[in-house]
Amino acid sequence: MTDQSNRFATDHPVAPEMPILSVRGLGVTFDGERERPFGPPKKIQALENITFDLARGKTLGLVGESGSGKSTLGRAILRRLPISDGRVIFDGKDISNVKGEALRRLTRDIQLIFQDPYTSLNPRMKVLELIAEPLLVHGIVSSIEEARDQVGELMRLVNLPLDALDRFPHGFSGGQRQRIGIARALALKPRLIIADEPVSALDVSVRAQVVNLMQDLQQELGLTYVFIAHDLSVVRHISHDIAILHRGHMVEMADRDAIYEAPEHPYTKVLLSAVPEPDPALRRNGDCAPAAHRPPELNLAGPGCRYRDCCDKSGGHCQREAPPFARHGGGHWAACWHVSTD
Ligand SMILES: Nc1ncnc2c1ncn2[C@@H]1O[C@H](COP(=O)(O)OP(=O)(O)OP(=O)(O)O)[C@@H](O)[C@H]1O
Repeated sequence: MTDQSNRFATDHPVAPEMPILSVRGLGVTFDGERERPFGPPKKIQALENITFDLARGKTLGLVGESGSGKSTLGRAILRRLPISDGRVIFDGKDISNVKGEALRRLTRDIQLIFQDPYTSLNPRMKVLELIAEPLLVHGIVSSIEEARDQVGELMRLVNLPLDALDRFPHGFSGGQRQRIGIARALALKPRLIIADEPVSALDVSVRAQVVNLMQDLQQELGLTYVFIAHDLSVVRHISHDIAILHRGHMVEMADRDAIYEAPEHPYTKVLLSAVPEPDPALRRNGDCAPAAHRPPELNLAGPGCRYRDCCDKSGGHCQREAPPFARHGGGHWAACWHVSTD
């Protein structure tokens, strides 16, 4: 249960049934390299037609291989990069084009936990300064010393000793540094936290501690997370829902158990089985191939679904080109023509 007596608890239970985050038809395009001098830059479609809802107090796990668009989606929600198509609705407000004061306010409500606790903390700042900085920047305190009590409370929340406040980050282990990063992210009482691979730079032995801490904080403060990860076991542990990204497309989204126990999309099945095929003759050659084995251009012959190479639903012969992201039942969504829709 959310402890509303805690002063870092989320204090906006406006309409609990309304998703805190709704993303509709989101697209993000980057300018790539120019094909010829002075020519127009090549367009990189990093995300296309991403749609989902995230309920308050829940965790959405975002999974996908390298380059699938996970961080881009996180940054688009944080409004740190321009959106090419679609909308992002946070707490009922369309934030797709926010600027100025509204954007500044948004940076309080949505915070980021970084992947690498070694590079994300300024080595010249003491822990007190690191955690108090956002409070100072947003005018919540007028000096670092004024923030000492609040920062002390944050240290308690992340299970770090108070005497850590006057030390520099290099004196801490990776797990402790990530706790400092989490305390800094909590300082402004955010309602949504984007955690971009928050444990992948840590020793396997401390990953579970940090993930468990994040779960405890979710309970205590009523936080909502978007949790980005490669590691499928970590995502399974922390997420309520899981979305699978592949080459900028969301191919499947469902609650955790449905994704792991009854995946629908061919690519999700490949990702979950993830057993490398040593024999090149037997390797899949299209979009189902793991990134390391995939040729730069797809070499599936003829028109048809780009996942047909690993699909058992149509005997591998689906001729329809663009599979829709459609509801299949019980909140299970999949980008495939052959899942049954309701
Ligand atoms: N600033 C940028 N300019 C141009 N292309 C970019 C930019 N940022 C990301 N991309 C491209 O967008 C695609 C998605 O990248 P993104 O970093 O979101 O993937 P990811 O799933 O987070 O990968 P990883 O797991 O390796 O972090 C990639 O093709 C990447 O090269």
